This record gives sequence, structure tokens and C-alpha cells, in this order.
Amino acid sequence: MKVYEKAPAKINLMLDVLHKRPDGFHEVEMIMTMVDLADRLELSELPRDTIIISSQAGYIPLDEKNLAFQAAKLLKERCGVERGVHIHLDKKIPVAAGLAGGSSDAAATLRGLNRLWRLGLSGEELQELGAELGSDVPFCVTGGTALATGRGEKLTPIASMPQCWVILVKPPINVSTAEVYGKLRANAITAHPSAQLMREAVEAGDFQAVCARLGNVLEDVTLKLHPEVQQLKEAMIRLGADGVLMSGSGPTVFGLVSKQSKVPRIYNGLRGFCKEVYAVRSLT
Ligand SMILES: C[C@@](CO)(OP(=O)(O)O)[C@H](O)COP(=O)(O)OP(=O)(O)OC[C@H]1O[C@@H](n2ccc(N)nc2=O)[C@H](O)[C@@H]1O
Ligand SMILES: Nc1ncnc2c1ncn2[C@@H]1O[C@H](COP(=O)(O)OP(=O)(O)O)[C@@H](O)[C@H]1O
Repeated sequence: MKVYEKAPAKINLMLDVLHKRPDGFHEVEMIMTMVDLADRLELSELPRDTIIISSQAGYIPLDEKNLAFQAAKLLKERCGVERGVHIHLDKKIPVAAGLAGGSSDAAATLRGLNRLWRLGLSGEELQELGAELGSDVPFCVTGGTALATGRGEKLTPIASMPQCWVILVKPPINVSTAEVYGKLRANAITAHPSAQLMREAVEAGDFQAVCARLGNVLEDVTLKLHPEVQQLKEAMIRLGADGVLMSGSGPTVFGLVSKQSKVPRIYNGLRGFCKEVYAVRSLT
């Protein structure tokens, strides 16, 4: 038997860091939403008790370092499953991009195996398991639009993001989430974006207010390390995006656009700078 799961990318409409915790993680406030750029997973039963990962993408680990492998192993251990699975990852989300591609694959593996193995776990139970794999995994389990607090694992669902186009541009540089948090001086942050104001804008369906309230304190670190990310932001604004921000720890920059007629100009303009540009819809 086989099951299929879609694993969409996330963007952070706002990301604030409150302080560094004694456990080394940072206490955050984020509003996250999914966009229609997704990996596709095919999960097939195997006759042997083993986990096999394959992918068309040559640039991700296919062993126990893969987050989908870790998700399957965790579920097998916790639920006492003695069955094997082959997980094929059709990667479309750029890797180490600030779009939670690996986290979304892990979340999709939890959802898919819950069905394949008829485990009957609730969404909440899958989120709790997901939190053991990474801070962004719980959000990816249920998706939608949510306020995330704690280290990112405490979720409050909110109304859907107003429908719009999302243009994503990923420069050819690698950014490590751990390095970006490591270089952040949380007590020196002067301008904190407001989760409350962003939540109100989303809940009012006020697209212009969402654009005006975008903010991410991790930009301070990543833009200093990689000035080309700032240049991409400026290009996106010049080309006419309504709101522009770096997603997560970067380096992907996203632009929100309400009018479809503006999309080709922005997309084609960015392709002059970068190979990896995507124009997708927000997911409701
Ligand atoms: C920045 C964000 C924003 O959504 O996303 P990405 O840019 O990675 O997509 C997340 O906070 C990333 O979540 P995720 O990628 O799951 O992080 P984890 O695997 O849990 O942690 C990786 C490392 O980042 C740091 N980390 C992560 C989360 C957090 N709240 N505080 C931290 O200090 C820790 O050093 C940790 O060792
Ligand atoms: N299924 C997966 N897809 C992508 N990357 C993965 C996966 N499993 C493990 N990784 C590793 O996780 C790291 C972060 O990848 P990703 O989740 O795409 O980025 P981000 O945390 O910036 O959103 C990469 O270094 C990659 O090698």
C-alpha cells in the first residue's frame, strides 16, 4: 500500500526574538503561513523492517540525517511499529532557504505514516512528536496560518492569510539557522515587529496592513553576513511588490503581491539576478 502527502513551504510574516533561553534556544513570536510551493512525498510499505529514503534531488542527505527518516524512526519507536517504509521525496522547496523544507517533509512523514500504519494519532499528538524533531515541525504538521511562540512549537491558529501572490527568490548562498541565531544579540534588538498588530491585520483580511507590518529581527544578522539579500529586497520593492521580507533565517526573500498583472514583471525582473525564483499563491 502507498500514501501520498504534500509538504508545503512556510514563510514568516513576522518574526520577533524576545530573549535567549537557558537551554540555548530563543524565545520567539512568529506569524507563519504556508505557500503553494511544495515537496511531494510517496510513502510505500516495505516487506522488511527498514526505512529507505530516496529523492530526485542530489543535494540532501538520504540517511538518518534526513528529517523524514528521523520522523519515521521516531514514530516507529514511540508506537512500537515493526514495519518498513520507503519514502520518496520529490523536492521542489529550495534547501536551507528559510522555507522549512526539511521540517515540512518531517511533518508530512508523520501525517502520512499515521495513515499508512493506521496509528490513529491526533494532530496534537503528531505536533508533540514533531517538536522533538525541530522547532518548525509542529507548525508544518497542521499548516494554515498561526501565531507560534515558545521556541516556535506553541501554536495558536489564526484566520487565513488574505489571498495573494507570493514571489520567492533564493540567492545561491547557504545560511545556517543555528549560525544566525548564534550571531543574534537578542538584548540589543531595538525595533521589535508586533505579533499582535500582524495578527489583527491578518484577522481583518487587510492585505495592505499585512504588507506594512512585515518584520523579521533575523534580517539584521543575515543581511550583514550576505549583503546580496538586501539587494534582492530592494530589487523586489523596485519591481513593485506590495510588501517584502526575508523568510526565517533566510536567505530567501519573499514579496507579497495582490494584483496578478504585476507578477510577470517582478518574476522576470528577479530572474535577471537569480536562477531560483518562484511565483506561487498563498495557501488558505
Ligand atoms: C528561523 C526559523 C523561523 O521559522 O526557521 P528557518 O529559517 O530555519 O526556516 C525557525 O525558528 C527555525 O526552526 P528550525 O529550523 O526547526 O530550528 P531547529 O532545528 O529547532 O533549531 C536549529 C538551531 O537554531 C537555533 N534556534 C532555533 C529555534 C529557536 N527558537 N531558537 C534557536 O536558537 C538553535 O541553535 C538550534 O540548534
Ligand atoms: N528532507 C529534507 N529536505 C531538505 N533538507 C533536509 C532534509 N532533511 C534534512 N535536511 C537538512 O536540513 C537542513 C535545513 O534544511 P531546510 O529545512 O530546507 O532549511 P530551513 O531550516 O532553512 O528552512 C539542510 O542542511 C539539509 O541538509
